[in-house]
Amino acid sequence: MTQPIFLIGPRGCGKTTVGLELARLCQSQFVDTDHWLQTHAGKSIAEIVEQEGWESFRARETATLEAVTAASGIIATGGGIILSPYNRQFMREKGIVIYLSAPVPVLVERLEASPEEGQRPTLTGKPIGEEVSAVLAERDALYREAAHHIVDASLTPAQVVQHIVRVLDLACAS
Ligand SMILES: Nc1ncnc2c1ncn2[C@@H]1O[C@H](COP(=O)(O)OP(=O)(O)OP(=O)(O)O)[C@@H](O)[C@H]1O
Ligand SMILES: O=C(O)C1=C[C@@H](O)[C@@H](O)[C@H](O)C1
Ligand SMILES: [Mg+2]
Repeated sequence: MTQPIFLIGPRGCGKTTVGLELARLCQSQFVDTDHWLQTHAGKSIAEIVEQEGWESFRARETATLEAVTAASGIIATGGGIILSPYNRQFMREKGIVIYLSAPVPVLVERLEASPEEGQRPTLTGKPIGEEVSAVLAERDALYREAAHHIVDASLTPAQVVQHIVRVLDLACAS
């Protein structure tokens, strides 16, 4: 692997889960922008948003993306990283961008089972089903614009990893 692989997609599509598994399989570095950002800020995303607002979180997110992007490795991003045109272009130029795409009911089921409110404060104030649907409708085109490849993320994590290995022709043990 000679370029970083950026995993993008909505909350619950499995960027962190699949990224960890892919990195383990390919013996690569793994970094998660949400986790890195929270560790370096010393507070959760919910606390950042409450104290500083979404704009400040988005600025921190771009700085994180720049800081974690190295010559190679797997980078799991936050669900809203594609909102910034700068971030979209940065990822496309620096590496390979994969959109983990899943339908709304799949995302809602996963997020209801594991809400992680500290990392996922509400984006709209709406109930989860309405929020996921509204946010995906707004962002799907941006995920597609940023992506070099789109992978079906409604499969099991192991299957999603295998699809990525095949699509990118990665030389990893299966
Ligand atoms: N392919 C999958 N099949 C079943 N469950 C999954 C799959 N991928 C992830 N999950 C589960 O869904 C939940 C959310 O996954 P994960 O945290 O990896 O999503 P994410 O895309 O990183 O979300 P965020 O944008 O909030 O960081 C977790 O509980 C995880 O175990
Ligand atoms: O979809 C989003 O806008 C977000 C997704 C999470 O990964 C976090 O990056 C944060 O909660 C924002
Ligand atoms: Mg994640």
